[in-house]
Amino acid sequence: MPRPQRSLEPNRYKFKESFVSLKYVPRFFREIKKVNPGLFYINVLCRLINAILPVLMLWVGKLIIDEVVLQIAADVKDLDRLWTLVASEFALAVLSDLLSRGISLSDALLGDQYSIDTSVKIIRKTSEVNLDELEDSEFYDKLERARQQTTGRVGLMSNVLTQAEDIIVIVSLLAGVVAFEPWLIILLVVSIIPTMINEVKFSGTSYSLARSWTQERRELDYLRYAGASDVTAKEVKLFGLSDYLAYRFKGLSDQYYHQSKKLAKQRAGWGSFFNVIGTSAYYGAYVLVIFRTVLGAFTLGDLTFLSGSFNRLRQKLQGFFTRFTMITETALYLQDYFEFLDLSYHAPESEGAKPLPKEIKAGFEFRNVGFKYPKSDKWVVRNINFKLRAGEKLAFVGENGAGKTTLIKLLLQFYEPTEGEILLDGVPIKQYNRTAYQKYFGVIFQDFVKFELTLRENIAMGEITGIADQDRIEGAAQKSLADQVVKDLPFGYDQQLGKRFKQGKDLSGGQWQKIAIARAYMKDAEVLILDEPTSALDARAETEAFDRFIKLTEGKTAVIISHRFSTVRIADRIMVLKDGAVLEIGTHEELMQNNKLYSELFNLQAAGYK
Ligand SMILES: Nc1ncnc2c1ncn2[C@@H]1O[C@H](COP(=O)(O)OP(=O)(O)OP(=O)(O)O)[C@@H](O)[C@H]1O
Repeated sequence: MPRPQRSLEPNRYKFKESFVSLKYVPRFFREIKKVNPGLFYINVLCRLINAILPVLMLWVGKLIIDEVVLQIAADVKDLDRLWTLVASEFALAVLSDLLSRGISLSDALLGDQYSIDTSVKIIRKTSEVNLDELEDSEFYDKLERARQQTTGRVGLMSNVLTQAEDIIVIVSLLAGVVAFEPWLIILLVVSIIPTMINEVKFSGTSYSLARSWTQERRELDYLRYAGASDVTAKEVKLFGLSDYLAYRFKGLSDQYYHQSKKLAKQRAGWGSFFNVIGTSAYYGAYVLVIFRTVLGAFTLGDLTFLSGSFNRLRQKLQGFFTRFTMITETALYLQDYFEFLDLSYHAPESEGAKPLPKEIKAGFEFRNVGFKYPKSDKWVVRNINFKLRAGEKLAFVGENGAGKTTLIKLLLQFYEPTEGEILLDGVPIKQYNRTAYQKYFGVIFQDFVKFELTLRENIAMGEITGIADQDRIEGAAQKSLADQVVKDLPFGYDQQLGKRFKQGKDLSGGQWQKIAIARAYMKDAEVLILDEPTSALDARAETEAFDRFIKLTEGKTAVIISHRFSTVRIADRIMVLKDGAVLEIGTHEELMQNNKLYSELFNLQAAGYK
């Protein structure tokens, strides 16, 4: 199938829109100040002092030259004043150097602290997001835009502060120039207008290009990961996929490169042209000042002061406009970041949210539940009616895609049913506070996360508040048989897992599963859900794990999903799903007598084991 064509021209962000994004700058500074107020004020103070140094240094330079000329002409040389002036210029130069270093240092430190702060905020915000939004590609684009440009945002701080500093420099230099020769201002304006036009012309284009490519950049990241990561390495090597993935990556990157190149060439071309105009204006001013000096209107010192000031002014003004474009462009990313933080994802908690029952009395009931995933027209499950009684162990079986995991997601309120309702002790579950409700459950998903952290952390993830409680962690490990894994590891519970980090140790699929099951035991949950938790265990370990599970969770409500019928049969009741509907429900014996899908599949598997 041909891949969809991408639009070649990004939407242009207009200069005016760039201005609008500046409204986030004050909030940005409030956040930076909050991160480290002392350092922030030191930075601002250093910049203020640094801003008046250029004009002072130029002025002292002028006085030195005038003094030298005076002393050349004098019969009796008195060099005291000259040395004082040279010493002052030296002191100013040292001060300027020290201040610049102080500014760079505090910029870097503040930047580091601020990027830690933003990363933490992004992680926290992501955790608030509902599962359906997490599975939405638009959400990922927003997240991507918020996450990227962290360094850009830090650069923004330095740029804005430098901008403020430069305004002071410009005003002070302007005052000096106007005092001598007001006409020079006209030439200055002429020299600076071309730069301004250039910046306005290209403002926002790089951002619009980057923005319109957010999704493709995610694709590029993914291709880079798929082509070069330990997780995919086995299959990439075995199937010889590396060339294909590199080809996909290169094809997409080349398109981006061509668009950026076009933009960069236009920018450079126009930039050079406008610069020539600006340089001509500067030399016009220079000629004017030389002319007036030769005629005796200005001293030699005035000449150096004026040409130095004029040159500095031009550089500073050019820098001002270029930086302004940079600021507005980065501020657009800032807008993405703040918009992401301001997203309100939590569905409003229902008013007067009912308190959860201390213990489950009747149990859960699915009443005529039907569900379609967001942005999909397909009914994944429909007309689902069943009860999960308090203290009961209920097993779900059914072919791949029958809807077993989806029912669990609905039970956990990750999604709301499209039709029908789910009740707990007769009350619709959406009337309970969702966060409190979800705390009721201990769940191990079939695609549970293998955190590349220590073994202790991996178990404690089931109830992270218990991370310091060694007895509890060991108890959970014993129950899930993970203690057998621990005893073979050199660092025991402190063993780093996974291959990514130093001294990390990767585990087999079954060993990881034992650790994941320990997570469920960490939490003294009212309801336990095991979604194919033993698929990687060997037959003996699986039987043992399930026998233990049934014994250790006596009186607790549990749902078990498994494709192994030897496991399923120990449940109190079994529900068979087919094509999103309940085909049969009952005890093992009842279903065997029923002579439908369950007995057929059970006999099929049993025959395989004979
Ligand atoms: N996030 C999703 N968005 C859209 N469709 C989904 C999503 N997750 C699952 N589906 C679809 O819902 C159907 C049921 O999936 P579900 O994961 O509930 O099946 P299952 O019975 O648990 O399968 P398995 O035994 O393979 O784990 C499948 O057709 C699947 O493609």
